[in-house]
Amino acid sequence: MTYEFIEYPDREMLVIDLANQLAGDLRTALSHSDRAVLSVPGGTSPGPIFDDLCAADLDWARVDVLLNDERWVPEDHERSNTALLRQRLLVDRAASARYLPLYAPYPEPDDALAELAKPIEEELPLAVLLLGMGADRHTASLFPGADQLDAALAHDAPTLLAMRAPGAPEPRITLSAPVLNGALAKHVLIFGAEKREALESARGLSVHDAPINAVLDGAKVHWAA
Ligand SMILES: O=C(O)[C@H](O)[C@@H](O)[C@H](O)[C@H](O)COP(=O)(O)O
Repeated sequence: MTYEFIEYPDREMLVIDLANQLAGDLRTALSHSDRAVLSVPGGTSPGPIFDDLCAADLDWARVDVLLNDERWVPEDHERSNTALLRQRLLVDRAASARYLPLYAPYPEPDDALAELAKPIEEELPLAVLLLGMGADRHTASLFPGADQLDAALAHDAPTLLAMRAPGAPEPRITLSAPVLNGALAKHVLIFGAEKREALESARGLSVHDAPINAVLDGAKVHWAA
């Protein structure tokens, strides 16, 4: 497993540079095919990247945007990743992108898997993937100890899985490891000393203890303190 680790002098530099790289990757993908899929994390880290990326000069009408994972809460909930995307990525020039939802108003994510997977499967593979990582070394909703982790890591995993984990306060829905790994360009965004240490020490751990290991090969990891 090899990945490139890029260290930036500060978060602001990282944000500018990474947003540029994502826009460049999207332009490259659009020069080779009619449409390109961009998949992004929720959580607290990517907001500033979205603020820059949404203004990128590219043909957003040919871009499909989706989340790597979603917490099973309605869009008006403060923990909704969809709400974050609508507020900070699907605005400005990027407002003309097509959004592929990872939430539908069913009581449990399990009820919505087939319905939500269908339009995504029509557009795969992912062209550009941005991943986040938790200090517990989860990425997307591939959490250590999650009930469907093995199923999500399998080479023949379905596109989407429902996931419940001790480290996650609500049920989740997530893209599987093979779908994430199918991305043509893969970036990981991490901030702070704790996550850097978590990533470095993941090397000696199994994929069950460090699910991030399942998606690191060929990735560019972007880090700032
Ligand atoms: O919905 C989510 O929580 C995510 O998509 C998740 O995988 C996230 O990327 C990490 O938990 C890091 O989150 P922070 O950026 O908030 O630390």
